[in-house]
Amino acid sequence: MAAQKLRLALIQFTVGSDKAANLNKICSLVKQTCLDHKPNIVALPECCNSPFGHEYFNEYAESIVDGPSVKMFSSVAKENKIFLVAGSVPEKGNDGKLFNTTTVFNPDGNHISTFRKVHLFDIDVKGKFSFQESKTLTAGDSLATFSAYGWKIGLGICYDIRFAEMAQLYSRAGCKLLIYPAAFSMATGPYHWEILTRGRALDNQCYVAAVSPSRCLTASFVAYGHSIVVNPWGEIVTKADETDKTIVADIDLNYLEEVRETIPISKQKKTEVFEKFQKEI
Ligand SMILES: NC(=O)CC(=O)C(=O)O
Repeated sequence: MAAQKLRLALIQFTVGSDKAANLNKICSLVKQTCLDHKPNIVALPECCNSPFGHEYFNEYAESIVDGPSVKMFSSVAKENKIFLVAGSVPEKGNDGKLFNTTTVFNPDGNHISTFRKVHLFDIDVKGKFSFQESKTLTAGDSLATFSAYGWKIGLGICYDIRFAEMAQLYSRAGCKLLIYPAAFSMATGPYHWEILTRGRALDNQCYVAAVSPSRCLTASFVAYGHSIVVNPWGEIVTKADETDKTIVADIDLNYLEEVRETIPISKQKKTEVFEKFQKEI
C-alpha cells in the first residue's frame, strides 16, 4: 500500500568550485531541512558537487561505487532517515568514460538507484549561447526508477525533461512522481523551464519536481534557478526564485487519482490510431 501523502523537499543552493565545501554544505542544508520540515524525500540539483562545465567534469569526476560524494550521500540519507535523490555528479566510469549521474539512497543509506543523463545538452542558440555536453560526457543508455513508501518515482536529468516520450514511458510504468535534477541555461530557462515542467505533469497527470542550483553570476555556466514542484493538474505547487532556497511540497495520491478520474486521458488514448499512423510514415 502506497502512503497517501509524501513530503518532498528540493534544496536549491549555490554550487562553488570547492568540492569538499559543496559536500559540507549539502550535509548541513539537508540536516537543517530535515529539522525544519521533516521531509520523506530530499532532492538536490544537477552537478551538486561541481560547477557545470567542460573544464570541471574530468577534474571533479569520481566513482559512484566508493567515491567521496556517494559515501557522504549515503551517510546523509541514513542520518536523516530520508530518501536522498543526490542531484547529479560527474561520474568516472570503469573505462574512464565520464557521465552526468544521479544516485539515490534510501533511509538505511543504501544506494538504490542510478540514472545517467540520457539526452546530453548539445544546443546552439545562434549568437547567444552554445553548449555541447557530448564533447566531454557520454550519454547514459537506460531509464531508472525507485520506490519510496509505495510510490514509484522516475528519474531524468535536465535536458531529459524535453523528451516527452521518456516521461510518458515512466508514467506508463506506474510512476506518479518524476524528479529532474537540472541546471537550465539563462538562454533557455526563462522561456522553457516552467512550460516543460508543467507540460510533463499535465501530459502524464503526475507530480513533477525539478531542482536547480542557485543562479551565480560569476560562474562560467549561469543556472536559471527557479526549482519547482508541479501537481497533476499542471499547477505550480511551489517555486523558488533564483537565490538559495529550500522549497517543500506535500504530494498527495488521492489528489492524483482524482485528477486522473476527472480527465481520464490514459483510458481514452487511441493507441491503435497512433500505431496505424506509425506504420504509414
Ligand atoms: N542544461 C541542460 O541540460 C538543459 C538546458 O539548459 C535546456 O534544455 O535548456
